[in-house]
Amino acid sequence: MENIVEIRSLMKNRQNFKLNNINLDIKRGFITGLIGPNGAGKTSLIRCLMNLMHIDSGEIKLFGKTHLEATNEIKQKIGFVYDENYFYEDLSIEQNKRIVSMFYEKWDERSFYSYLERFQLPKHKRIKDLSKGMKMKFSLAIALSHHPVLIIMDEPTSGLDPVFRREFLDILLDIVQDEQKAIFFSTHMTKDLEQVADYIAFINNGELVFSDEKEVILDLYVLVKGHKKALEDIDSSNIIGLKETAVGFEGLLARQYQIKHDDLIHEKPTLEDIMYYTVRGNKHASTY
Ligand SMILES: Nc1ncnc2c1ncn2[C@@H]1O[C@H](COP(=O)(O)OP(=O)(O)OP(=O)(O)O)[C@@H](O)[C@H]1O
Repeated sequence: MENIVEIRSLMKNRQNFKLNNINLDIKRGFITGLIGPNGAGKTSLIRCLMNLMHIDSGEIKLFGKTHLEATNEIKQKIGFVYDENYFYEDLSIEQNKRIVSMFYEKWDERSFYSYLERFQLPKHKRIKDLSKGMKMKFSLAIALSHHPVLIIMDEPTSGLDPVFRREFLDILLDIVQDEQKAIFFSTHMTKDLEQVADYIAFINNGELVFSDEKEVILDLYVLVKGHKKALEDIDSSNIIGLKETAVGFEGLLARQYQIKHDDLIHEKPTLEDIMYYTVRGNKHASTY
């Protein structure tokens, strides 16, 4: 399985924050989702990948090359969706397209107009007169219309209505079907990733908590529920995250520490459970 992106020992210091020793691969033919709480470093990591932010140390290789070696060649192969609008607000969709398309050698006019139609975007409307969701759709149309091999998106589904979000996920699945392309995107919509992602990278406080196949990750943990009394039988150092109520508790454990107990219910966690309890931590004494 070929890595389209390889990030090794990446360090980046910002004012009160650092990306700390990030190692991550993005594989050809698959969708990799990037999750993490607000401020975890998702946008920072994506900006490093796009060479919009310089790294302090470590190495990022895309298609086997660093930005220093071949940034133009690399960017030609990437369809990029930013988390904020980077188009000319006073110009129309059509006028913006004319400017952006000049940059791409493999720009495909037919593909662009078919996306406009599919996304119901009026080409003469100015960007500033588009809704948030329409802006995102326009970004997507641009990103997909120059035959990118790698698609990198920062929270592309924010602002999309549920109907289009589903369609968007189908588009992503279509794109990776030929096994030649890769998609990497950050999102807070963990349910979307449960539907379409093959790999999940989870970042917290600038550090990579894990990066692995989705099914492997979901199998690594178990959600345990029970009465407070049963909690005494669990070694607290094995609890990744815990929420106590007046009568009971719910907690996340590594599956290897799962114990047989008549008063405990074991469930398969969702990605959201894993993220929630990992970020929350083992606040054993608190009651909610
Ligand atoms: N321009 C900047 N200069 C310095 N620090 C910044 C800048 N932009 C963001 N940061 C800091 O970098 C850290 C990571 O922010 P980042 O935007 O990468 O997180 P994120 O995971 O994308 O968050 P969110 O889910 O809220 O979009 C935060 O502590 C933030 O305050």
